[in-house]
Amino acid sequence: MADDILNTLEAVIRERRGGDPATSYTAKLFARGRAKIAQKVGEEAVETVIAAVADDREEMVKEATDLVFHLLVLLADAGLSLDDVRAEIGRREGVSGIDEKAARTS
Ligand SMILES: N=c1c2ncn([C@@H]3O[C@H](COP(=O)(O)OP(=O)(O)OP(=O)(O)O)[C@@H](O)[C@H]3O)c2ncn1[C@@H]1O[C@H](COP(=O)(O)O)[C@@H](O)[C@H]1O
Repeated sequence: MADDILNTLEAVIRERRGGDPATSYTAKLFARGRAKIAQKVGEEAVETVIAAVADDREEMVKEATDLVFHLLVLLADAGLSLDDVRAEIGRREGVSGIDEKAARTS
């Protein structure tokens, strides 16, 4: 279910590209460019962290949602998609983060 919602949101975000910034927040973000979108991702990440440290679970959900939305816009701006992230998650499946770090050469 949640995955369906993410797919739908990703499709809406793609549709907004080149849209009217006066009527669409997503179109406005695309119009402002990669650096601004990336800045918003950073801001929403910090707001999520602040909510986590304050142990405000309700606020955490809201900020995490803002973060996911802006991250999807950033991925779309770069021509990337949730499928790219899914593929990377799949590549990492079953590989312990501890083992992966130990196997790094540098
Ligand atoms: N999921 C979201 C979503 N999450 C967060 N936001 C917006 O993200 C913004 C984040 O809040 P901020 O206070 O940081 O934003 P701001 O102050 O306006 O931004 P700046 O001035 O800093 O640039 C708010 O305007 C939220 O409404 C979202 N805007 C849109 N969506 C989805 O995208 C769809 C398309 O939206 P539009 O492109 O606006 O039609 C919507 O139907 C929703 O499904």
